[in-house]
Amino acid sequence: MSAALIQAQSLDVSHPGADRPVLSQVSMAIHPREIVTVVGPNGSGKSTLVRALLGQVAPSSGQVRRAQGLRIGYVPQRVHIERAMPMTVRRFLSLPVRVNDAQAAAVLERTGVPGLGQRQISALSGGQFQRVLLARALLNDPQLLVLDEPTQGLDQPGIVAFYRLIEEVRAETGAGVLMVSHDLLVVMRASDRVICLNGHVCCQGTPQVVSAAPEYRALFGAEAQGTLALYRHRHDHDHDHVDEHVHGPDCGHHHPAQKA
Ligand SMILES: Nc1ncnc2c1ncn2[C@@H]1O[C@H](COP(=O)(O)OP(=O)(O)OP(=O)(O)O)[C@@H](O)[C@H]1O
Repeated sequence: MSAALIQAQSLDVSHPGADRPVLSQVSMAIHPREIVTVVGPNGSGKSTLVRALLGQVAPSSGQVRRAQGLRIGYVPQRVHIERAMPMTVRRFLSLPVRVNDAQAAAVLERTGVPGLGQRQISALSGGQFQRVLLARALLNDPQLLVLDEPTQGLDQPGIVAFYRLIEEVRAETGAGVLMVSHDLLVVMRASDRVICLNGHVCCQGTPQVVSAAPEYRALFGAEAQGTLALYRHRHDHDHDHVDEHVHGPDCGHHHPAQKA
């Protein structure tokens, strides 16, 4: 595998006044073209990990290593952004770095919201604003995209469409992607690797491995059963009996008789 874009090594982070660390001995890495998603309960340190990777929070021990000159596109949590101010989408895209009209139009087209430039950001739907935030993050041609709960508040089709867009961006640009998400089912379908966090890394690996891990199932309970079911079908039938099994849309395997 190619060298990591960014990696955390044995990271400990404590917030001032807290009696115990928010993150303990967290190690993880993101490589080019990888979609890595961090899942974990509320307060498990997901945003803190993102902020430590971005250099906004200093670890008390351990370190963050970035590839030299790494360009990061950051999509903050939508709920933390003041949208009431009068400001057009076009102007928002030029903050903090000015872009020309052609660049602004192209990036809005790319993220599926063409022609919104003159719209007030306060007048956008949640899904449109999310795409505008992504557009702004793409303007500096990032090698690493970091998105903190990008699908929060979107409906299920909106969540699926947003993940599809992220996959397209990854395919076109080769960027690595780090996301924080609560949408377990979509995460398991759309991520290359999942990191299950609860102050420390409970487990990490492919969605298939994580969804079967006891640590993950202990943290997410009944919801975890649903994601495990995504993978169970691989084991509950005999591949020699082709006639007894019909491929579902998500089947990732071939029967011997069906191989070209
Ligand atoms: N600046 C801060 N100062 C003090 N404590 C903080 C600060 N930021 C976060 N915390 C605490 O650290 C813990 C982890 O917070 P963090 O926001 O990283 O969790 P999270 O997993 O992203 O949560 P959520 O799913 O609710 O967004 C929480 O207990 C939170 O109250």
